[in-house]
Amino acid sequence: MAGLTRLVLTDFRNYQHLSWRPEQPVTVITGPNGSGKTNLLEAVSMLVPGRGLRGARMDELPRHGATLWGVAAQVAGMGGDDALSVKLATGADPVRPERRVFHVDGQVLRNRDAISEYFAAVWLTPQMDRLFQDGPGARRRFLDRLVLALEPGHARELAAHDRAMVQRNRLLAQHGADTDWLAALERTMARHAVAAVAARVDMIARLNADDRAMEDGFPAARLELDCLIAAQLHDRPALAVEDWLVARMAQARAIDRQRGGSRFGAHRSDLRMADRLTGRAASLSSTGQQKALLLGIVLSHARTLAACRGQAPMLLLDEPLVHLDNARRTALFGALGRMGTGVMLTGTDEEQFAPLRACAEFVTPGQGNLAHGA
Ligand SMILES: Nc1ncnc2c1ncn2[C@@H]1O[C@H](COP(=O)(O)OP(=O)(O)OP(=O)(O)O)[C@@H](O)[C@H]1O
Repeated sequence: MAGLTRLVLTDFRNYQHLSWRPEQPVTVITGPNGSGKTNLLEAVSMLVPGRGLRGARMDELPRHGATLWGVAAQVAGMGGDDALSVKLATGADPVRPERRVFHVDGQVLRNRDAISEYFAAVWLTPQMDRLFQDGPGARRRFLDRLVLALEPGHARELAAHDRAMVQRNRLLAQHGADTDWLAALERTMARHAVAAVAARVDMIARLNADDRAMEDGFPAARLELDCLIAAQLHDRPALAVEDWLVARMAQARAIDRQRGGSRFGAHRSDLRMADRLTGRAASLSSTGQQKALLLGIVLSHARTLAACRGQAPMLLLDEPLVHLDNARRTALFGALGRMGTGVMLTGTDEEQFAPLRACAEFVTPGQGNLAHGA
């Protein structure tokens, strides 16, 4: 079972020093606004590649007045317990001031993606309550986070694609741009775009194939990627799609120059979601129905990862009960109990989590086991 048996924070957000030994795989963190509930989840999210639950810059995380931060954890994995830690690198690199360093069992991890072999975590935050009102970017990031938990190399594909796209857009803006250089950038963009979209398509297929989703009594989602590249991948091999994309980008140069952006690429894709049972599109659903669908995806994702890696990711659910009715709350508690993975949930009202009393540890920042300086 993926979960924490110890968490130590040093100068992380509002925590100067915290040493906590969770007593149960499921933890309910309650307390007043601003007490540091989300900060705890964010600290755990730093143990996986990416910018964590708030998408923060690494140099925003030190406690006010401090310059560095660190998160260390003992995690229960398939091969036993591992000591993981992550901290902001000292001797700031002026080119990459945000670098952080991972250690596993006291050894520096040279390949940072390898941290995923030891620990995986997926989160849902209140900001995602607007996922279906906001633009496609937030939905893409949500999907990419699910992909990353299985394919840590996905972040590199996206970064390489975006770098090539920025260079192409800059070059297009110049008068008499070097067309050989443009063609090379378009080829690079196409290679990374096809790889990234294929990984998204693969994750969606896995989530849609989760036939246990309906058993939870919790709404199950049917997902679809609205993306030209994904549609091409349906009928042709990846290399042929790369060639197709290169040709489309070359044709679109004049219009892209006018628009100041790229019409084709991995950034042009949107995640559509509907209730599997009723077929109702998430965009036409109420806020609570959307929240339930998102939680359903997170549960399916945990089962999918458990099937692929032998271990479900840890679930970090920030205010998961907001907008859910009582029946859905009960179904969620039941599903989390059956999941058998580490879960951290937050909320302001302890009573709302009462059904979890028998199986979860209840904590409050600044008190008991979570006393600052503990
Ligand atoms: N770098 C930092 N140094 C010190 N304190 C910080 C830092 N960043 C954030 N904080 C403090 O952390 C607190 C917010 O913590 P957090 O977001 O975890 O609250 P929360 O308990 O989840 O609240 P809510 O119920 O409102 O969501 C605020 O009081 C904020 O001032």
